[in-house]
Amino acid sequence: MVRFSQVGLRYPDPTRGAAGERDTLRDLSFFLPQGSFTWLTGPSGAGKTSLLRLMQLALRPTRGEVEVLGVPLSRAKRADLPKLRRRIGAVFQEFRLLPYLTAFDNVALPLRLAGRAEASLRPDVAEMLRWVGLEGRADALPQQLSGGEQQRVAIARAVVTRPALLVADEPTGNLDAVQARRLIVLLAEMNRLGATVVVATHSHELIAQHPGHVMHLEGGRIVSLTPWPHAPAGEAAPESPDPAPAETAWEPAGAAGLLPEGFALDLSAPEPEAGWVEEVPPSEEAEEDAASLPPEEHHIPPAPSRPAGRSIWPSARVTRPYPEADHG
Ligand SMILES: Nc1ncnc2c1ncn2[C@@H]1O[C@H](COP(=O)(O)OP(=O)(O)OP(=O)(O)O)[C@@H](O)[C@H]1O
Repeated sequence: MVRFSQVGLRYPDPTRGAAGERDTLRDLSFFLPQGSFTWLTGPSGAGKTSLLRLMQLALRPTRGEVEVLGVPLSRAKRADLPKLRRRIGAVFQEFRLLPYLTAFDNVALPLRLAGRAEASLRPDVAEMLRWVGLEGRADALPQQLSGGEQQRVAIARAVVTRPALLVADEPTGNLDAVQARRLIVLLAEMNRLGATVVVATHSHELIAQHPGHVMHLEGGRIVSLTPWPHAPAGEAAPESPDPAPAETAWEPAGAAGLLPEGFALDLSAPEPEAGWVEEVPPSEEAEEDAASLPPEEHHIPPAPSRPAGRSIWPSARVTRPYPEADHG
């Protein structure tokens, strides 16, 4: 789960000093239960990436408390952060692939850093590459891949660790409609089996493909956190969206379309270390903000219960991927 309590973020301004600094995020208070799916929307510069970086523990808040996967950041020892970060998968707009490693090795990296045996990680990595449609490009270096292909490698790398929390910043930005659809199915499957998923997007089309909650940011503040689809007060939410159109419906490659048995989310186990996490800068002094509004607590209901320990991949053609989604 993720809990923010009166969180503010102010980036230092090395060119103008304290006088030039301003709050990027203000008074964010919300709670996302484990297993929830949240879309993060808002105009450019609203603070979506900054919010995701706080959730990823790549930044510390200037004020307030960030609690991720049950750990309040203010009380976590610096030495404990890498372990916590291992349970968080992140896909950012810049892919951060290592240029001298092949697609396969980039995806395998977090598993190798965690000490996974080569024989056990290879099937998982190969299957992830197959899932994102890159089974034939395993030996390619990032520079030999298109932007969309690099993005898919980054997605595979974020997901192969089976994170309990997955944050993605415009993850479909370089993907065509079919690949975008496959990614949403992937995120939905991870979410269905227990991962908390938060995805920043400008695409209403994408949001329409998978129900969740929509957190809308403007000017660094939460303007709304609402169930999707939106329903006027007092009216029932409309039915879930129709299945994907035929041309974008996902069908797993290969006979069964399954990842290896055992490739299931284990939300309690320590996860492999992600090798691309950033340093967390030292916390800055909290400052009083006289202009700030009273904090508003945003809360979304828990996700529906789900079976534990099953393979994360659907065993058959997905014609109606989100049958048990809760629109309430
Ligand atoms: N490292 C940084 N140092 C200083 N200011 C920053 C830094 N990163 C972001 N900002 C500022 O914080 C504000 C919010 O940026 P952020 O990238 O979080 O917005 P966003 O909603 O993700 O935008 P977009 O949709 O364009 O990606 C912007 O005004 C940006 O200039």
